Amino acid sequence: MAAQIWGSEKRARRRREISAKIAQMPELHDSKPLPFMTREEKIMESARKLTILTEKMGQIIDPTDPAELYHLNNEVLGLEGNPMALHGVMFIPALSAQASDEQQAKWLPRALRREIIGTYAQTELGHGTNLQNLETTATYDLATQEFVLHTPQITALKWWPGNLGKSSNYAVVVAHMIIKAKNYGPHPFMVQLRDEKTHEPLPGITIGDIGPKMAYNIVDNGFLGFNKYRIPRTNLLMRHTKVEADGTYIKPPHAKINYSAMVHVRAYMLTGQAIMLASALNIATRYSSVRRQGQIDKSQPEVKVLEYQTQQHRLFPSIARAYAFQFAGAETVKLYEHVLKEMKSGNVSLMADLHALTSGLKSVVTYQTGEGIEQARMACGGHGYSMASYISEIYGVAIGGCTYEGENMVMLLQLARYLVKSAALVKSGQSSKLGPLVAYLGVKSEPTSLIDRIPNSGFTEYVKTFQHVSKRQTLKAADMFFGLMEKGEKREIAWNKCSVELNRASRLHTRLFIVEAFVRRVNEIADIRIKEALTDLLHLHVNYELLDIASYALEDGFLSASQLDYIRDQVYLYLGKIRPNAVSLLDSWEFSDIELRSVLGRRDGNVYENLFKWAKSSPLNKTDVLSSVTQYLKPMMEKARL
Ligand SMILES: CC/C=C\C/C=C\C/C=C\C/C=C\C/C=C\C/C=C\CC/C=C/C(=O)SCCNC(=O)CCNC(=O)[C@H](O)C(C)(C)COP(=O)(O)OP(=O)(O)OC[C@H]1O[C@@H](n2cnc3c(N)ncnc32)[C@H](O)[C@@H]1OP(=O)(O)O
Ligand SMILES: Cc1cc2nc3c(=O)[nH]c(=O)nc-3n(C[C@H](O)[C@H](O)[C@H](O)COP(=O)(O)OP(=O)(O)OC[C@H]3O[C@@H](n4cnc5c(N)ncnc54)[C@H](O)[C@@H]3O)c2cc1C
Repeated sequence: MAAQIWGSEKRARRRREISAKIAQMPELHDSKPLPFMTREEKIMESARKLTILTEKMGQIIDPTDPAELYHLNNEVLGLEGNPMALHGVMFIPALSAQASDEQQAKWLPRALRREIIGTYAQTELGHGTNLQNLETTATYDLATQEFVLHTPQITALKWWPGNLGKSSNYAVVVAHMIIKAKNYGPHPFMVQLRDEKTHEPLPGITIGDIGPKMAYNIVDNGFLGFNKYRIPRTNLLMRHTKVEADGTYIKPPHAKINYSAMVHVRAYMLTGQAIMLASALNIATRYSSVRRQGQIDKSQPEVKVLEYQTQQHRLFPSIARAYAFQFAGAETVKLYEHVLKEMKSGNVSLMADLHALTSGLKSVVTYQTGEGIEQARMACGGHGYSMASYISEIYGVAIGGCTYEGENMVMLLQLARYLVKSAALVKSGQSSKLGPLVAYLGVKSEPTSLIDRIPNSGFTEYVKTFQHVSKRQTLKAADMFFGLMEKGEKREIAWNKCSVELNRASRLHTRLFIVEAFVRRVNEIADIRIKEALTDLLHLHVNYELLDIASYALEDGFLSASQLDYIRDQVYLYLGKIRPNAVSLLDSWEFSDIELRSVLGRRDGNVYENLFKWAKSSPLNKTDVLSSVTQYLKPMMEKARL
């Protein structure tokens, strides 16, 4: 199963080898539990481990393999980030995709050797979503052949970029490029922020940390202002766009090609989310098979809480989602790598499809991951609320994904633009022009669903039902939009009035893609036992998901009330079938105790003893009487007693 999850036997084996090596290197372990550290201590601890990794990485992993890097990162540095998180996640990808060969030769080897630390500085205090209204300017000075970066007012301060505040000395900065008074829109520039020797901010730069956040507190998200700060013309990233010395602008082959670093993260973050969901579920499911509370049969001893159907219903559909996200994420990464290769050689024809797909997936996966992790926390009762479970930290980190790389509603609306264009093709009789991901929009469906009507139909009737509801909602939302425009509404006003319906269409389309990716994967599996276990999980997935969106299929009679009862029964049936495999389905992800950082989710199940040990190690327990007591509470009580 680990081979299915991680992509191959080799990958699964390598993960095990890497975890085993890390287990033997105490210098790479947390020196104490992260929840007991202050933010400064955590940052220090992370930087300490990062420098050891820089020295020893080659002994542990193949540093050119992103999956091995990611695993090493999760084990050693953990989810809460590190001082170079953005360096790998966005700075290097931005340079790789957007810098010319010459620029790459100059900067990439230095970045890869970690001679310099970089980040991606785009969002500002006043604008994150609406890139067209960013306010930082890069004005070309023809006389000196330099761009002058400037922050015209407080809302133009860069705000949020990870590791910008304290760690990075370089950044890819996105600014509006102005040449001879003409604004060419947001463009990426390579900018040195700090002196390479002293690490002091360079003159003309104001920089700092934006303060503590809901989670991710090892990352120094920062602010950045420029006061007429000059950089050479050749620091504009010029793989796709060029500016000649005389100010001539050569436009890129696609207007949004400079957005590729964002698409990179949107594509890769899906498996990251799956990992966080599976981690939280692993903790909750292991604990649920240790925790005994109450009886189902009063004549029997107390049961493991995992025996309760409500507990299974809380956890198991999310187990199915974690697998589904992992499989859909793996497909998306493959597609992204393919499109990136094509883009680099000038073929930009697949960019719109990839953008639409990653926008929808990013939104649905992060939202459902958040839901699943929060349910996992609640499933652990009181101990889930303790930082000893570590689930609240996983939640805080995962939920950030709903906002970064494009706020979820906004990204769903991006996919909706694509769906509406596709609906227009269907309506104008040009269904043959639909791309493969939306081809179903042009296919006539049966009048009613055949779920429970055709024996042994596998998952086909389920997929058809998802296709039917997605198609119907897309065409309905598009009709609403076109109808308003026909009545004379301006395009943008009509769009806003339909946006809730449009986003519903985007979610349904994305959920269909996730179901199909799960079905595709299960169909590929040769090993009978693995196929059986994943088929059970897929049964639970399709029935649970369909029940969740049933109103869309009920309202036009595509599903009947009796079919809905059948679907509900299937959910209960598969909860029971999955129960014996539940812990194994999560143990198969092979997270080590080091990586999980959870007292509740320990592999050995020795929860109570270790919770007590953990509590005793709290800094508050170093002394029996705290100074808050001697200084305030004790005098207060004494005064009251007089
Ligand atoms: C197992 C794993 C193995 C390996 C892992 C290895 C490496 C790890 C790598 C990755 C990470 C993994 C995990 C992540 C973990 C942690 C993350 C840590 C930190 C997070 C860092 C966060 C960074 C950021 O947040 S950076 C800032 C991000 N900002 C945004 O996303 C802004 C959102 N806004 C926009 O994108 C745009 O403004 C917009 C909303 C899209 C609108 O843009 P614009 O106004 O310019 O355009 P229009 O609306 O007018 O649309 C015009 C037209 O263009 C189309 N369009 C838009 N974007 C694109 C695109 N990117 N590609 C193609 N086309 C695009 C749009 O759809 C319109 O088309 P139509 O007119 O035809 O409809
Ligand atoms: C943990 C974290 C890490 C980050 N790291 C980085 C980084 O490294 N580099 C970087 O540059 N940025 C980073 N960001 C910033 C992030 O990319 C933005 O916060 C994000 O893109 C959302 O933009 P915003 O903050 O402007 O939200 P807003 O756009 O102000 O969103 C507020 C509300 O308005 C709604 N809204 C906005 N526009 C529309 C619209 N057109 N239609 C409908 N509704 C709309 C949204 O849906 C939302 O409900 C990070 C953010 C976080 C939380």
